[in-house]
Amino acid sequence: METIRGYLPQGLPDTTANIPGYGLISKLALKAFGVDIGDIVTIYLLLFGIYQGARFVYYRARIYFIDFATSVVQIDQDEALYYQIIAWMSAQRKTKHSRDLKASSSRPIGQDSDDDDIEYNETELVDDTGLFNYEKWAGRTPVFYDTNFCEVSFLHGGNYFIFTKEERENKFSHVKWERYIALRCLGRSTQPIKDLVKHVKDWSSKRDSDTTTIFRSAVDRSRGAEWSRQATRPSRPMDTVSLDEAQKKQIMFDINDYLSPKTACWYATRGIPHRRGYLFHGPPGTGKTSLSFALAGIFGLNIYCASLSEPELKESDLAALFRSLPQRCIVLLEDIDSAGIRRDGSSDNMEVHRNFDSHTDEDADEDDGEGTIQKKGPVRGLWTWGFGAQQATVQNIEKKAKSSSVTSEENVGKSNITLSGLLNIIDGAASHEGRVLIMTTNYPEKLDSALIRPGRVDLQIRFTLATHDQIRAIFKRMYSTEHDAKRKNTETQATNESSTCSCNHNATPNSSAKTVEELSPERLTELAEQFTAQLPDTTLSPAEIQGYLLMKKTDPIGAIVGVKEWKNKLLEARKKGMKVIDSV
Ligand SMILES: Nc1ncnc2c1ncn2[C@@H]1O[C@H](COP(=O)(O)OP(=O)(O)OP(=O)(O)O)[C@@H](O)[C@H]1O
Repeated sequence: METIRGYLPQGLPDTTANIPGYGLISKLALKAFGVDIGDIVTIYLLLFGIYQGARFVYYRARIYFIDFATSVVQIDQDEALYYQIIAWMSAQRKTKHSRDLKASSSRPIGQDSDDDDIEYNETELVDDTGLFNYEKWAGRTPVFYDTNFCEVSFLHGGNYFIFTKEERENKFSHVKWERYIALRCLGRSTQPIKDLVKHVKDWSSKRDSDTTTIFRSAVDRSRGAEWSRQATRPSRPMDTVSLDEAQKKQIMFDINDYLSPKTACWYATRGIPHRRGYLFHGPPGTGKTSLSFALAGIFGLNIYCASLSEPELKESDLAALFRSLPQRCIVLLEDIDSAGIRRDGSSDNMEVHRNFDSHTDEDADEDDGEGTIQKKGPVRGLWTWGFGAQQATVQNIEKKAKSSSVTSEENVGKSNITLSGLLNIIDGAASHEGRVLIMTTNYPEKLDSALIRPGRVDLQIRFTLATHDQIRAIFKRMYSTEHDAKRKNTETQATNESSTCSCNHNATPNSSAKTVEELSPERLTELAEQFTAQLPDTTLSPAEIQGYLLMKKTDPIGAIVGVKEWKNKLLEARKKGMKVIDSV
């Protein structure tokens, strides 16, 4: 031992002697066991020193190794790729079997979004009175586990990669801390990382082909404005949006043509900015948002939603949001009438409200001849669909833009966005080419003509209150069991294939959730006819009709019996300017 002590720094072996009580314990241990504690402490100190030294050398060596022997690609959080890579990482076997997990009650990014994997038997979810009990249901909802990875190394395609989630300070932006992913590989070429990124992109596009990811603008004063990922949902099928078929086809062909890579070239060679804007206008609850989501699904685009009536959203935020859009996407700007933008000489809000709210049977009759689409004729070679007198001539538009922007800026009330600011954002340098811009409004009369001039809005779609065709379609969709049957088949297949259980369809007669009796297509058409015949054309919104049918969702006959009374109550309430009606 003397020799070991001889190697230690001078005085170190003696430091223990200064610990109070050490001498006594040392003597007792020597007497009882014949062991000198001083020797044990000396060995421990020696090993500790070696361990600390090795750790220091390892970390230093690792830093040098990462700096000089690896290549890196960084991906910022505002990139769609960021989430794709995290989703891919979460799906890998290595991370799935991690011993370091994070538990949460909501589904983490990357795990398949399907609410059906909650195992339950409906009888277990009802209380003694047969009513659904949330506590019982909540007790059966799964806990989701995600890998708690900040740094993971893995082999892929014969290459060694290191994945890290990191954060860095941005001194030049009001967004102080930026998150990013760093993907590293061995060697001085980034090619293996590029190949991996391509692999992840292919994997994501296969996986997400029938889903739509929804992003919403989020303003955080410390982080600034960013697109926050809201959800990834199965795409909304186009046939669930009841709309004039010609209108649907027109917009689908238009977007299809616009998104074609050839069209981008065509625009470029003619020096025309490759942008296309759409205005969806009409009363609330007529399907503007629904159509936007269905279009996103059809074209496999993600949808980025921002509401200009959000009090937090400032012009600089909106500009930053537009700058961070991906190349191809749908941008849904809701409530553009609230952007402090007023159409020149437009009547006040009350007038506009009156137009929608007092839409009675008589009004509806007048509307009948109008049709849902009005072709306005070619404007600068583009066909636009518009709303009669609201479409100003091209020559007047630019002139009005200047004067009206002053008026608009004076009228800022509901929103922090001015007309001139919005116009700059839509077609200024911040705006990516290739994106599809859909603007929605309930009050097109309030819009400034500069905002809807061709180039900013190339196609206008007018949404009307429900026509008889739409009412029929909504009724059929509500009581058709076709979708349920399809879903049941898919689930049976999934159960057979992977034994992942879903909801139990063999509900007992005691079940709280009744199901609609299966109707033959002929019977369904007959009932839809009876229902439609009792409602006036273009008087009620599709959302109102859907809301009524939802109250009778398992009782189509009851819906037909009660519809007249419900309609009368609704129209009566409207006449009196009441916003609520007694339930039926
Ligand atoms: N044309 C339609 N076809 C099918 N469903 C519709 C239609 N219009 C409205 N709905 C239903 O009504 C609800 C509201 O529709 P949506 O949000 O698309 O209306 P909106 O016109 O965007 O309303 P708002 O102007 O208030 O934002 C949704 O549940 C949707 O399914």
